[in-house]
Amino acid sequence: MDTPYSIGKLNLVTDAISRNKAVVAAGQTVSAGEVILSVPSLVTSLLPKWRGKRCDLCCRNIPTRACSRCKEASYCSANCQTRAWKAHHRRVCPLLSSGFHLSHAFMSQSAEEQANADLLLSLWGLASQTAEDESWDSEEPDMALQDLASDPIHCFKNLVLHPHARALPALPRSLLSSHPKFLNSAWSRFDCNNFVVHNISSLEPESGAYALGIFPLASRCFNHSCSPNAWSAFRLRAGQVWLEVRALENIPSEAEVSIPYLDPVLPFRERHLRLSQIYGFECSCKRCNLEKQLALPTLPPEGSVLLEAAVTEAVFASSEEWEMHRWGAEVLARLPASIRHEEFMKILSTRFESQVHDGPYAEAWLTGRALLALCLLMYPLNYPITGRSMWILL
Ligand SMILES: C[S@@+](CC[C@H](N)C(=O)[O-])C[C@H]1O[C@@H](n2cnc3c(N)ncnc32)[C@H](O)[C@@H]1O
Repeated sequence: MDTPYSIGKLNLVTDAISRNKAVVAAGQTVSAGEVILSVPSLVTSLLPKWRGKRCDLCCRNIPTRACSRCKEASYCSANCQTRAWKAHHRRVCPLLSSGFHLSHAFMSQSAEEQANADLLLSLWGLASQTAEDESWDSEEPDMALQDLASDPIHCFKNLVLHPHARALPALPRSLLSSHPKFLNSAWSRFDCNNFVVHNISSLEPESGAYALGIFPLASRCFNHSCSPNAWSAFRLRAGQVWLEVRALENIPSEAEVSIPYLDPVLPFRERHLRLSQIYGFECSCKRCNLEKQLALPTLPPEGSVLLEAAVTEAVFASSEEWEMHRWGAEVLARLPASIRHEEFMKILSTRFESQVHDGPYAEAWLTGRALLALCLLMYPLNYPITGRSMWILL
């Protein structure tokens, strides 16, 4: 195998289907729980509902003060404000001061597009020395992993482009006319490469989301799998958002390290649709190949007690077998298709939360066991969300 470049235990190797993939270096192994890569964000942008509630630079959820000029960005400390000013805000502040956030074009966008527009603005602020550079016109030639790691802007330029051009989000007019090359070039990498920054205190990752972030090296390295052997988490430390990729299981030498780009509990067809629309590829992981042979999941019926019993029985009564084949036709095919419907986990977790707080407590135990069984069945081994439901149950 061609393994020319490495960072720690990671190598980037050429792949015919996905351009490059991260693999564990030859002769090395990664242990379950080990941090494989830890990188600070190049830039982040708070989701609109968090503006003014978290610091615009370090993203901590503590009291903030608004920038006295634009009154839009807000920071938890003079230190964060100064760092943000030097990094990008001094260029973005005049655009925000002229009322961009109050413009009809901005206000009429979805919350996600607003966050994308803010992220693109900050990236422009950060990269503006090179924003006019003709090099934003074309892709960077492939670079060594060490060079990608030491130069995040070049690493960003080296990311894969979205297969279908999408209209830019609303941006200040003066910027659209002065830096069209930069904006179009940067935007074409957004969907395939940006991360939703969230915490895992919620069973549903989306509801713990508070920002969007660009972590070019992590984007450049990790491919998707619906049965991944690693996952990404976000830490707020040293005044920055960090992305950590951790091993979910022991990963042998030369094996590919993959992360899930979306919630692994989504049904097969939903995953395929999103992966092809957002990232432009067909997933051919082991789990997809098995699940595409199964019947379409139907909406769980009211009550769903029989489904709960079936999933609990399948997971806890045959522990050795399901561990080996949990995504195999052997286990999934003999369970009702509704357990693979994304509503089923939502129904169970809502009911569990309510029973844990208000009773009946004996039923909370049964619902909790079914929820844990479903998490064990549908999520990758050691996935943190499974740990959370186990923790509540114990
Ligand atoms: C965040 S990048 C991953 C790094 C990418 N392989 C590279 O060389 O830059 C996401 C893109 O990688 C490719 N990709 C990621 N996972 C894949 C997979 N399981 N199968 C095929 N292509 C994949 C797709 O083109 C996707 O839009």
